[in-house]
Amino acid sequence: MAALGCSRLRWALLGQRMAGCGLCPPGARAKAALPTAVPTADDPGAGPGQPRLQSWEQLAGPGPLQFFFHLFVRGYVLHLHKLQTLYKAKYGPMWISHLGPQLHVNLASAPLVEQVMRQESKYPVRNDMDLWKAHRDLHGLAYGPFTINGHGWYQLRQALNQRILKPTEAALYTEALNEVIDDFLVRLKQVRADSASGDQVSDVAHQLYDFALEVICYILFEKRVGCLRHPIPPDTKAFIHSVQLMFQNSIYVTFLPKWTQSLLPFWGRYLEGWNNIFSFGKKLIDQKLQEIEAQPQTEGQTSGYLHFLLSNGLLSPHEALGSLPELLLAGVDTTSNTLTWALYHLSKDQEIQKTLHKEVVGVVPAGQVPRYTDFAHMPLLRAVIKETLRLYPVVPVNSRIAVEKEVKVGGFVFPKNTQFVFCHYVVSRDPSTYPDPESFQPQRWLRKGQAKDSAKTHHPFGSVPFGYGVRACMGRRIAELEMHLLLTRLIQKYQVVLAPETREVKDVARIVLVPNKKVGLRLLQR
Ligand code: HEM
Repeated sequence: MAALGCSRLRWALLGQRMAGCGLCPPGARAKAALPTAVPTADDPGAGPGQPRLQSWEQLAGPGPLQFFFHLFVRGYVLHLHKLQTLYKAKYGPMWISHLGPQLHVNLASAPLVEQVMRQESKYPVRNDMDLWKAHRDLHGLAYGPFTINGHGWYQLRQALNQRILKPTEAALYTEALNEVIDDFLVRLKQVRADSASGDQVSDVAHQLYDFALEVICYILFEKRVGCLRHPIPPDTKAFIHSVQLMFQNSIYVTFLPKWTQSLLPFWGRYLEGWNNIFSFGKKLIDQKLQEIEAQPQTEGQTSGYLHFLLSNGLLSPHEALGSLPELLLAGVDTTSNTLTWALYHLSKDQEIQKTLHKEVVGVVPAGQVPRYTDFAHMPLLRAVIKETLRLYPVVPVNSRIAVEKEVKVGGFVFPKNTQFVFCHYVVSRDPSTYPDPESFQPQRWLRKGQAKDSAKTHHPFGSVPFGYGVRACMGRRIAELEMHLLLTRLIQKYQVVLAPETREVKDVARIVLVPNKKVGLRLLQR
């Protein structure tokens, strides 16, 4: 299980991303350094009295061999976010790369990201997700929210958005979340008791992974799958293994040519991983259908997410099977890693932790369970999560393909089908938006009067960890609630101290930013 924390979603997405960042078609190599080409980063260009829009061909960028050298010889393959910092220093906030006919425009400043996001079409396209689609096509499965595009995506989101998108809808799951948190606290107590010092958790990310998986299964399927039990039930263990299998093999199937699929074991393992993930989902969906048949929902009764979608005819079982596994995958690494980073920083800054503890117990005294409405009175707690996501945007690199029309950005014009790559990690550590950007300062998110050094207003696109617009994260409100509820309970109960052997932890970009080693914490009972 511990090793699981280092694979999953990020590998597949890494594959998708890297597939688009390499080879340049002949004659389309970068030509000029950006500083002379872009009038100003904030300037969309070509307005009245402004300089004429320039062609993207004027933009600079790394050549294919150089990119390959950086990734595989210099070892940036797990540090793509750092490579982008390097490229920004060299080429400025906008540079290009290519794969065959696909033009990639990398954007590394908040105003440039804003310009593209604000020109988004009705049906935004993130990327093509070919590898994921290949599995669905092979088995006649429906596409889910990550894999589907166009009008079909829009219709699917119309259905899936219900009962999850709004904060008040997410709040309906508070009781379920608190139930899992109760069990998680029992598990932590046991883990601490089993440690040599009697208070240590040696791999926090691993514990939080189990917690997040239990949470998301309970919310989606109203089913406890036993991630926090000992031993974990075989079905759930097999599911966890399958996620690992699928993601680990994604990296190989992305880079190896198609003709190797029948010769080498990776493609078969990749498909096997997906098949088991879908079998797990199918079993839960079938159980839910039987429950609905046996006991239809009565009026006024609050049901779980899947129950609601199926019993209201918003999704057919076939559509549910296409979507739910994708939601499951999206809901685990994201929250578990964010919580890990938040606890790591709180353990390193005891002053902030002390202030946070004061805020938390002032609203929810020790022994009491927080409710959704409590967080309106906990600005520092919310700021801790915001600051964590600024430093470690779970998706450090995201993208949009302009499928409908040409797009004007930073004084340049880009043809239809250009892929824009948002370098969120670089953007959210930009010193011009966030002074002293490498340091953990939740206070920078507090409004005037809430902190001594009141922060100036940040650029609205400086940190957008949940994305933007109609294609933004569906699970944002659930994720925030889950993280707020758990952090409150932990801070109420424990003083969090870094385990001596952990020392400095660095981030590794396996698409999701994960710690480069186990994060050990001592949880001292208050
Ligand atoms: C800390 C927690 C999380 C973060 C930071 C996060 C971040 C993101 C980001 C950046 C995107 C891409 C948005 C875009 O392209 O504009 C996304 C998409 C998505 N997220 Fe999350 N996410 C989190 C938790 C969750 C959870 C708990 C769920 C499930 C309930 C979830 C479900 C999804 C889905 C289904 C999409 C695809 C939406 C679409 O393409 O229409 N996420 N998330």
